Amino acid sequence: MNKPIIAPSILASDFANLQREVEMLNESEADWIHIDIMDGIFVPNISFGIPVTEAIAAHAKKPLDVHLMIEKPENYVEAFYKAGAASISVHYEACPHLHRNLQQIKDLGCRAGVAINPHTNVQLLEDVIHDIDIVCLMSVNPGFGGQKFIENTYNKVRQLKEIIVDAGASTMIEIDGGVNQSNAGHLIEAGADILVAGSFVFKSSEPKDTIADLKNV
Ligand SMILES: O=C(CO)[C@@H](O)[C@H](O)COP(=O)(O)O
Ligand SMILES: [Fe+2]
Repeated sequence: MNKPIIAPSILASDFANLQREVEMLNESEADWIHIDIMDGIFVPNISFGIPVTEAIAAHAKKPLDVHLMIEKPENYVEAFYKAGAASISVHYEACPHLHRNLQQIKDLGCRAGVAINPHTNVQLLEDVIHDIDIVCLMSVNPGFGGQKFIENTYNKVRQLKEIIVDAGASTMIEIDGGVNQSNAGHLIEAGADILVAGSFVFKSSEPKDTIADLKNV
């Protein structure tokens, strides 16, 4: 089984000690740092924005994987790139001109991602699969950390993997929400490449060990 890319979600970290949390991730086996941006409109919660992303980037030695849970992401993509994003994912459900959104992200030199909600069918991505570097399959309804993993995600990973292989594309599959030690192995078996984990990492007593366990699941 291939080792997954591990992207701990900073949303579950201790915001009063953000520098310390980022330094912990620098020393860990984490590959990327997942940054959840919520606007209170696309999702019923507000997280943080560009200045906090810049502050994280100032200390991070790992690429920032920015997940935009916002309406009109095209208005903010460049600002997040300038703040330090290495990859930027927009939501399918927020993008009537998805192909244009993906080109905008790629033109900046970032990896382009599309996140899809649990009810959104993976087949809707078929026509743009070659333009997508990362599909972020939401395994919870976006807006909050600490939710229960939705079991149907395994089917979606398998279906999406088939689409990617059939198209001869190199798109990576990212799983976001409720990831833990019990589902990580099954997700990788099903075809996942990237695992995002928030609460499971940051609420554990030894986050660095928890990250290593996920990496070597
Ligand atoms: O995008 C989201 C939620 O909307 C995720 O990135 C969560 O923040 C992951 O947290 P856990 O479910 O692992 O606690
Ligand atoms: Fe996320």
